[in-house]
Amino acid sequence: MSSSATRRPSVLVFATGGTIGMRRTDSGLAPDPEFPEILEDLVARICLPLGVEARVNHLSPAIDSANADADTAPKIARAVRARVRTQRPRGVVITHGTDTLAYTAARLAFELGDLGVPVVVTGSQLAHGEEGSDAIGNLTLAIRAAVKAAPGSPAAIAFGGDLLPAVRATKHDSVALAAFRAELPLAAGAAGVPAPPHVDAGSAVPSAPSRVLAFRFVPAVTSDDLRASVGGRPQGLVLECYGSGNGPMARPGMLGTLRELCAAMPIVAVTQCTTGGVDLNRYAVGRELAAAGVIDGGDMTLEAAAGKLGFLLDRRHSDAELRALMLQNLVGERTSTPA
Ligand SMILES: NC(=O)C[C@H](N)C(=O)O
Repeated sequence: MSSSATRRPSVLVFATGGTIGMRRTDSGLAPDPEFPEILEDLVARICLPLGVEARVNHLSPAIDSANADADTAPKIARAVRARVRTQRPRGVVITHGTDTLAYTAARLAFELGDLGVPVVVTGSQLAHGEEGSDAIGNLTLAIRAAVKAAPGSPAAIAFGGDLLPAVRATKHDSVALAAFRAELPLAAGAAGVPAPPHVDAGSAVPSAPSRVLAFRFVPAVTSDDLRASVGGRPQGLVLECYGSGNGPMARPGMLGTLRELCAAMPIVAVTQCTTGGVDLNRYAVGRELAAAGVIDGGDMTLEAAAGKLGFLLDRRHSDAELRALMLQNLVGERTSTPA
């Protein structure tokens, strides 16, 4: 019998930082240098009654997730994929700070959508050593979910007693232990993550990951503000629109600025509302946005739209492919819009 047939199932826990691994210092909460041993011990105790083995790996250095950048989620995805290839775990748990957890989890849902191993992201509101900490409860929920989920299950967030679809979740409470919420369930009929496009071996490989920014319409906004928001030359923009996809299109220069920006980068509209979504066909101002080239983000969260756009940009899909894929439901992140 091969050794893999006799080996006990295992879970890979990949720690990236966040409050879960911090402790109080004179300068505030900061990464606890003893956390690697503490986590090893915690994970072993959670895994023992489940009959699974554990492997704990760490992102170096551990970060406060407020310091996550455009490469944080892709880097986690690369590290997890490499370890899954060699360790062949039954499930993967990623511990992460809560500040940008929903962004990373949404991006990972696309990056690791074809992994074939369940991925569950967790963290905590209180540090592991604090009284009443949610660290052990969240970690336990995440490990159980990762080893019990079916192999092709969509990426999830385990937090505050709930398991949430990663592409639908947002952090909605900065204090409560139930910090995350998913307003909508996974959209049915997900097509799956498409194969990466063929890219000519000779063509230049971008040296840095794509940066996707967000711009939120508020009543005082001018077209100059919108233009200034892309002054740092991001590769994509998510436009946080009013209601069902409206913006101040009567503002001097707004239509022209949007046209110009849409010619330079993909711009995706999402709603500022907590739930519902964008329908650029509904209002005249929405149609003007669409005519300028803005892509209808449907009912995607900001986090899912940004993660999906960054993922597709980094894979270097053509403009037309990217637009079509943004309108499609790949991993349950949106209700599809006919192109
Ligand atoms: N609760 C937390 O994890 C917040 C922390 N600032 C982080 O995101 O890393």
